[in-house]
Amino acid sequence: MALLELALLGFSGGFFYAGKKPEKTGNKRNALARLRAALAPIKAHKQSLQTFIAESPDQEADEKALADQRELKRTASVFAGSTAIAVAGTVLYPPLAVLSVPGAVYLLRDVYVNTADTVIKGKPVGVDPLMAIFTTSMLYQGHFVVSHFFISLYLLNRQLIKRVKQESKRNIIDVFRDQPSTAWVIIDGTEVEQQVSAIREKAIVVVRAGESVPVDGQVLEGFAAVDQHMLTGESQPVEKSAGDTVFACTVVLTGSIHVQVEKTGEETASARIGQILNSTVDFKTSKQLWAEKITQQTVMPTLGLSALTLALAGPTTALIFINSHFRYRLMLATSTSALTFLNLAAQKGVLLKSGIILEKMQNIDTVVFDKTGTLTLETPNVAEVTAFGDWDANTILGLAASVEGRQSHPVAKAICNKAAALGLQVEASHEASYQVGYGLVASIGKQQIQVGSLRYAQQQGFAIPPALLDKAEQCHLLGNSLIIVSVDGVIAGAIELQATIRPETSAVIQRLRDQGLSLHIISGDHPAPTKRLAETLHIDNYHAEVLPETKAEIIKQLQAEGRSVCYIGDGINDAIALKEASVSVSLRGASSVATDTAEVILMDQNLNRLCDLFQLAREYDQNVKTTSQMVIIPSLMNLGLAFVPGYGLAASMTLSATSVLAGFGSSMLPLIRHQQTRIIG
Ligand SMILES: Nc1ncnc2c1ncn2[C@@H]1O[C@H](COP(=O)(O)OP(=O)(O)OP(=O)(O)O)[C@@H](O)[C@H]1O
Ligand SMILES: [Zn+2]
Repeated sequence: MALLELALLGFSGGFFYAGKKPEKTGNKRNALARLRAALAPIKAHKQSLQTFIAESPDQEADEKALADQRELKRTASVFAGSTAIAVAGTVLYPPLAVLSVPGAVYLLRDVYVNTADTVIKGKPVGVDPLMAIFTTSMLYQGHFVVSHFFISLYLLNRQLIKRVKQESKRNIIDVFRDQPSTAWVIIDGTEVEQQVSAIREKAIVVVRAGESVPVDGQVLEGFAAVDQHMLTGESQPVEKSAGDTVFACTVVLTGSIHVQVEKTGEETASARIGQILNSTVDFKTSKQLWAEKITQQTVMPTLGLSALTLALAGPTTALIFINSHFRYRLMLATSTSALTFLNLAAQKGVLLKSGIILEKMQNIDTVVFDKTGTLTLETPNVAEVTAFGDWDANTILGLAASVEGRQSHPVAKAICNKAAALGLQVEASHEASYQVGYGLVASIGKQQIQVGSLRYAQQQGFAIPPALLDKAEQCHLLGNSLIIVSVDGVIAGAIELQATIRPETSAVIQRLRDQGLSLHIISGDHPAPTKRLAETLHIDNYHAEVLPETKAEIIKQLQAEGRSVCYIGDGINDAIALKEASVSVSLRGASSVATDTAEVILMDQNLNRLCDLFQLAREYDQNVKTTSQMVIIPSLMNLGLAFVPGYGLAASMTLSATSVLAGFGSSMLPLIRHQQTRIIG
C-alpha cells in the first residue's frame, strides 16, 4: 500500500511541477510542450503587453507577478517539505508522519477558511466543505501520503486555472495590440496625426465631421453636432461648443471642434481594450454556468450518500464516495474549453468581445452583409469623372477631394486617392456637415460644395440635368455607383465609382450557403449596383438605399420572424444595425464606431474568418460536451467501484487524477490540433 502511495505521489509531483513551471520542459515534444509552443509568441511580447494594459502597468503588473511567484515558491517548498515528512514517516517511523499535518493544513487553508465561512456566515455551500471533510478524515485515519497526493491535485487545479486565464488574456491582447487608432493633435500650431494611446492630458485634439471623438475632454473652440447614442442612447445629435464636454466613442456629424483632453487613461483605446479583455476572459458561457450549478447541486447529495455508506460500508467507502465528487474539475474543464476557443479565435485574427458569441453563433441562421467595404474592398476606384456645363473633370474631382478631406467613408477614400494620384490641388474645406447615408456639404472659399448620392441632390431639390440621368443609367448597367458633385445648389459633375468584390467573397458566400444559411445584402447605395452584386454572388435577398435606422429595422424585422441574425458591417451607417443583431461582426480598419459597436472584429479584414468563426463555434460545442464527459464519467465510475473489494483510496484518487488530466487535456486538445495544422498547412 505504502509503495503504491509513493508511486502515486511521484506521478502527481511531476504533474504539479509541470503545471508550475511550464517554461522548463526543454525539448520534450510532449503535449504540454506543444501547447507551450502554441502559446509561445505571447511571451515575446510580455513587456510591451504589460505597458499596454493599464495606466501604470509596469509596476503594478510586476508587483503582482512577483507576489504570485513568491507565493508559488512558498507553496512548493511547504508542499515538498511536508510531503517528505509524510513519506519518510510512512517508510521509516509512522508516528513521525503526523508532523506533516501542519503543512497539509497550511496548504489547504483556503479550503478550511471557505468551509468556516459556509458554516459560520452561511455562505452558499461550495465544494470546499467536501474537501475539508475529506482531507480531515484522511489525515485523521493516518493516510498522510495519500492526503498529500490529494493536495497536489488541488494545488495543480488551482494553478492551472490561474495560468490558463493569464495566458489566454495575453494571447488575446497580442492580437489587439496592433489595432490602429489615431487622432489629429495640435503640436506647435500644426496638426499632427498621433496614436491615440500616445495622447496625454491637456493635449488639444481636432475632431471633424465623420470622425469619432478619441478621448473625453472639453471643447475649446468650434461647433459640432455630436451623435452620442453609443453612450446615452439618445437618437438626436447634441450641439457642442466651447465649454461643453465631449466623450470618447461619440461621433461628430457636423462641424469641427478642438478638444482639450481631460481623460486619457480610462477612456483611451488601450484602456477600453483592457476592459473588454477583462470581461472577455471573465465571461461565463451558459455551459460554464451549468458546470457551476451541477457542481454546487451535487455537494449535499454526495455528503448525504457518504454518510449513508459510512454507516453501511465503513469509512473507506465513505471517503471514496466523497472523493468521487468532481469538485472544481468540471468548472475548470468547461472554462478551459471556452478559453481555448477564445484563444484559437484570437490566433486566427478573430477578436471576440464576449465568449457568449461562441454559443450564439451556433444558433445563427441568417447572415446579413453590408455591401460597400464589407463584400467589396474597402476603397472603390474612380472609373470616370463627368463634368456638366462649363466645369471640367479635374476641377470637379479636386473640389470633391477638398470636401472629403479627412472623411473615412469608402467613397471619400476613393475620391481622395484619385485626386492625389492625379496630383490635383486640394484646398482645405470648412464647416463640413455629414449627413449619414446621403453625403456631405462644406464650403470652399465662398462656394458651397455638396458631394453625395443622387438621392441627396434630389432631396435638396437640385435640378437634374438630362445628361446626368443618361450617365446614371449607363453607370448602373455596369453595376457601378455614382456620386454627384454640386456647387452652390447646381449639379456640376458626377464621379463614377467601381467597387471590387473582395477576392474571398465568392467562396465565403458559397460556403455559408452550403451550410444552409439564409443570406442578405443591405446597402445605403443605389439599388442598381446592389442588385448587380447580389446577382453576381447568387444572393437572393437584397435591400438598397437603406438609411442607418432602416438597416436596424430590417434586422429587427428578420429577428421578429424568428431568425437569428449575424450582421457584418463596416461603417458609421452600420452602427445601429450592429447593435440590433444577435451577433455583430465588423472588419478592422473600418470606422472606429463600427469596431466599437461590433462584438466580433475580423482583424485581418478577411471574410474567410467568418467561416472560421462558425467552425470554431461548432467545435466549441462539441469540445465542451466531450470535456464534461471526461470529468463526469470517472466520478460515476468511482461511485460504482467503491463497492468493489480491494478498491481503495489510492486507486480512487488515481482515477480522480486521470479525470483532471482527461478533462484538461480534452479542453486543450484543440489548441494543439490547430497548432499542428498551422505548422503543416
Ligand atoms: N462621404 C461621402 N461622400 C460622398 N457620398 C457619400 C458619402 N457618404 C455617403 N455617401 C452617399 O450616400 C450613399 C449611402 O451611404 P452609406 O454610407 O449609407 O452606404 P454605402 O457606404 O454606400 O453602402 P453600404 O451600406 O453598402 O456600406 C452612398 O452610396 C453615397 O452615395
Ligand atoms: Zn459599408
